[in-house]
Amino acid sequence: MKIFSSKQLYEADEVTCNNQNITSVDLMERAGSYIFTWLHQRMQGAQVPVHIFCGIGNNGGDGLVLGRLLIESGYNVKCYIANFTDKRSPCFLTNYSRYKDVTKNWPILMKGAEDFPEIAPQDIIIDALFGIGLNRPPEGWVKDLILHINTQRAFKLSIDIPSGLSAEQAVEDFDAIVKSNHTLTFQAPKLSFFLPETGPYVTFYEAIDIGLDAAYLESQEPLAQLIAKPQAQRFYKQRNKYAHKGNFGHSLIVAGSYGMMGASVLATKATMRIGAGKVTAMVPRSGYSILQSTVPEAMVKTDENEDFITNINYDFEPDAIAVGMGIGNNDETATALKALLKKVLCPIVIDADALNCISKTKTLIKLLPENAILTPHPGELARLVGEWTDDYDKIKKCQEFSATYKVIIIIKGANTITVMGNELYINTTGNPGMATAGSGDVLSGCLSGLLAQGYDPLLASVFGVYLHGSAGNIASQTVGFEAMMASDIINSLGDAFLELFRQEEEAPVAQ
Ligand SMILES: NC(=O)C1=CN([C@@H]2O[C@H](COP(=O)(O)OP(=O)(O)OC[C@H]3O[C@@H](n4cnc5c(N)ncnc54)[C@H](OP(=O)(O)O)[C@@H]3O)[C@@H](O)[C@H]2O)[C@@H](O)CC1
Ligand SMILES: [K+]
Repeated sequence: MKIFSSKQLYEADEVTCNNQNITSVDLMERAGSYIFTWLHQRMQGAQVPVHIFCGIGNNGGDGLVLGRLLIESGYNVKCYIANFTDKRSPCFLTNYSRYKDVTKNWPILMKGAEDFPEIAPQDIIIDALFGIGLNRPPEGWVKDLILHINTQRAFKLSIDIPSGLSAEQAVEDFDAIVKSNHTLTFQAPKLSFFLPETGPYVTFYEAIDIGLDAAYLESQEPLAQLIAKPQAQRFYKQRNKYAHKGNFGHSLIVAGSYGMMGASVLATKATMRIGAGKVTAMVPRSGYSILQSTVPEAMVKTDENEDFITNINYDFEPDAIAVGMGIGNNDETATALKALLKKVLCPIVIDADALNCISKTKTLIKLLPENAILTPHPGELARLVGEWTDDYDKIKKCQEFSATYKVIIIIKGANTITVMGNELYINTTGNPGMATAGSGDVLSGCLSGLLAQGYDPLLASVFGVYLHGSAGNIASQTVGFEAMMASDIINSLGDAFLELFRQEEEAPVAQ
């Protein structure tokens, strides 16, 4: 699913009105009536007070449409307008007047904290204060109103976006954001819903298709693409009945050092489980028995050094390489890495200690092969691209790095983001149980296994991240979050493939 910028959504609004021969007020009526239907289906006429807080822009206009439709269906509605500027939008004004036509209980014009209403815990709050038109942090009594709403125990439903949250800009005042229970967002979710700093303000959301011009939306380069099951299904490459192991490639896993051999075991197993035809694990000598006994399916090639890798030499042409997991930071390992980067011909995943080596040495950065996949954790990422001020700055720095060195960066997190130049792919699978040692080694293995099978580097990144998260979700159903270990993710990779094509009912998206 595409994630659009606010600018694109405003343009879509205009194009839709022109092409469908409707006015903005008609489009607002459509948007408001979808929210009404959503609420009506759940409330079924219940006389629970619904408190609608409206701003004076079009988000407030949506709130007024909803209020009018609720009143017309006999609901108990109390509407408040936060009159924070005189610049009321035309659509707001039309709907303000339409609202007054259907009831004698006109909206209360709030001027300060003395107008804030009492709200019972069983009531419902609709948050229509600010939408995507927010252009500065709420201040003064408007901020106090948001704080007042946040102290209420009533269920809070935000229209389009929790008020105070920007669609795609850094937040300056996190207190001044409505902490809603659910958000009904128009057409497509906003970028801020998925980033670590702002995502927690959008616990559940549903995107409501309000029929914006499909051709326009199709023609647009999105801010980002959301990768969920329908997208992942399309990535899957069906296997040919007559295939043999040679068709699924040979991965080389260069990983492990004394005390860190588990990284190699996990990456090697994950590479096999995700479907590579053959895997060779290259480890220091002390890793030989460990690998042979834990992953009998893999071949093992040992370094002459007992404890760490000093020479990355192979006598076959691998289809994919993953390097770096647990290799440590010895100078000789860095030299071996440099030699590898100079000669590598196949797609490569660069992880962990290998990234630290690269961050330290400018000459190594220049050797990064085109389309190499880098999978840093936050500390490694900061060393690579520099410290960032906020999530958007982090993304920008990754985009610049990616464009300069023509590499793919995977920003790992609750919603892992794959960055390739300006393109962003936001993953939707995964859970906090996966924040555990070895989870990253498993991911690198997944990516190398997909590369070996012929998935191109971008596809392998986006699909691998999705499957890795999906396997984590499946594992969490039996072991929960706390007990999850990286091996559980590997063991669920098979189910992650099966899950791709399992039918299920659509549910609200939990972040
Ligand atoms: N195509 C679509 O997507 C559709 C969108 N629709 C709806 O429209 C919404 C966007 O509407 P919108 O542009 O009128 O902006 P919105 O957020 O209501 O308010 C902006 C007003 O607030 C003001 N203001 C801003 N920040 C402020 C602050 N901190 N403190 C105080 N004031 C502040 C700003 O004033 P100014 O900056 O000029 O002073 C301006 O007057 C969108 O979210 C969706 O709900 C649907 O109806 C149909 C289709
Ligand atoms: K809102």
